[in-house]
Amino acid sequence: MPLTLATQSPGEPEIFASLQGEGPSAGMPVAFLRLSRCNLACQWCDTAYTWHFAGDERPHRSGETFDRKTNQIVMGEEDVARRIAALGQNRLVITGGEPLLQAGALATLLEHLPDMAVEVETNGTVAAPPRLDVRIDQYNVSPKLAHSGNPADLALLPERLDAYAADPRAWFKFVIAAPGDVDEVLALKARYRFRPGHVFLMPEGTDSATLRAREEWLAPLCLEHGFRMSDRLHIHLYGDTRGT
Ligand SMILES: C[S@@+](CC[C@H](N)C(=O)[O-])C[C@H]1O[C@@H](n2cnc3c(N)ncnc32)[C@H](O)[C@@H]1O
Ligand SMILES: Nc1nc2[nH]cc(C(=O)O)c2c(=O)[nH]1
Ligand code: SF4
Ligand SMILES: [Mg+2]
Repeated sequence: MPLTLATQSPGEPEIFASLQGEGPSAGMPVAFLRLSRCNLACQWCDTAYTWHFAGDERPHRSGETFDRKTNQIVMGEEDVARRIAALGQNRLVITGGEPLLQAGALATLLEHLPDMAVEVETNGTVAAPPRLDVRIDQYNVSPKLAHSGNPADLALLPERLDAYAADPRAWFKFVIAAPGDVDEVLALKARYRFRPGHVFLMPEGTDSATLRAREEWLAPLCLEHGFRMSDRLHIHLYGDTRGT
């Protein structure tokens, strides 16, 4: 079963080397693999081109729709593995879209890869089957709050969040756009047994000025409530650009 990937330009799969810009391994040099498709529809999603295709009725704030043909590419697992290996990194971040929607093909891909540490960026609504899960070193789980525009019954699945909270490989990364969003995280913290030190708050934003302005009020809230803060290093370095 092949993989469906996002594209950095027409015909060019989104497989690239960069610094991990977010979360617990921010600053690490890594290989990135970005897959196509998502089961949610965040109105501020910075990679809507992976899932918001023409004819797709799910709402997106930008109103922009992307072409299904030029914005995704189908490749065999061995070809994808060769491209990743050619980047010469010892750590892989698998993201999307929602990468765990292609769990079967991802498990096959990892069988073809050299020994690499593997991180998965996920919205926390999908479980990795055991064949894939055994190969994952780190889950960066980003459950979606009300301001994402997703219905809570689709975005926050108690059984999944309980399982990720219990997993020492999982870190939580909540996107925050306004100070009131932190109240929602506090309610989730009271409901789920997140591990101490495993919860990050990260400002919503796709430009440096927005991130900086939001970090001014986010930093004191992190101090007050004992959350870690994540910046978005890649935005400061490269802007909101595909393949970075
Ligand atoms: C594009 S998502 C892909 C992985 C998965 N679908 C998820 O949401 O975690 C990668 C990360 O970017 C975050 N993200 C997406 N758009 C953002 C934005 N406008 N500002 C800040 N973070 C954003 C997500 O919350 C997630 O942590
Ligand atoms: N440099 C860089 N770091 C990232 N960390 C998580 C990303 C993602 O889109 O999942 C991301 C990304 O797109 N670029
Ligand atoms: S879950 Fe992730 S990829 Fe899907 S719409 Fe939200 S931010 Fe984008
Ligand atoms: Mg990103």
